[in-house]
Amino acid sequence: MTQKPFIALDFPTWEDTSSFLELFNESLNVKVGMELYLQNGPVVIEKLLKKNHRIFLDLKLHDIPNTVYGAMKGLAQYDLELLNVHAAGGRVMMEKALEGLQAGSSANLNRSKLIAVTQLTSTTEKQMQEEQLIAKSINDSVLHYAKLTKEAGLHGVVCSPHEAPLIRGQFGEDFMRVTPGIRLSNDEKGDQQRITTPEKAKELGSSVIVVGRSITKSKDPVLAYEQVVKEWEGLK
Ligand SMILES: O=C(O)c1cc(=O)[nH]c(=O)n1[C@@H]1O[C@H](COP(=O)(O)O)[C@@H](O)[C@H]1O
Repeated sequence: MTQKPFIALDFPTWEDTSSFLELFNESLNVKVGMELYLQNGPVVIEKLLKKNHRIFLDLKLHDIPNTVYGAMKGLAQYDLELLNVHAAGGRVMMEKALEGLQAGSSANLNRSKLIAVTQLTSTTEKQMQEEQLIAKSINDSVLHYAKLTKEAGLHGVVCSPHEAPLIRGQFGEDFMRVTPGIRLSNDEKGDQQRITTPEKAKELGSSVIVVGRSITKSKDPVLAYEQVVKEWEGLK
């Protein structure tokens, strides 16, 4: 079954988050990132779980292996769908992240999937080459990080939909391609660089899409969400 899109809850407070969620009469797939989590703490996770929302906790951990191990072990207490780290932290860091997640999960609560960010969807090839000194194409860099991630035993990567066909071709259907950088046609791209519509993301082989501002900043968020779902599920 196709996973429903994850809505990025990039809000500063619980009040903003909760008034947004009240517009919907259903439990949703939601993404909690650093804006909401760092200002409000783990209590937001507990509140969202209480309301039966399914959570992608996007903290993009990137530190020495021992520190990431400890952080993941602590986060493993929550019933989360997805968590992430930066693949640039390296293979050992990713292995330790997974070990931490497993060490902290009770037997019936270890279904959380761990994925790694390859190249952020806000990064262009030119920026990557000039600022990170990677003398490769963005596709090569994303594929390289995907290979490291796969070797470390994680469940998939975060990339843009444009790289999804390459990754699926190389690592198979089960290795997740979680793709932000989604815009409804005519929406502002803002700081995102490697973007597509939900319909195109589906065509390119994303496993899951993450959508923020196209829904949260829309005049009618429920209608925008329905449009995203329609395109994503191929009903448009
Ligand atoms: O890991 C992520 O979720 C992520 C990775 C990435 O490469 N690009 C990216 O945009 N994201 C997140 O996905 C969301 C996209 O939001 P919008 O650009 O508003 O749709 C934000 O919360 C980002 O933090």
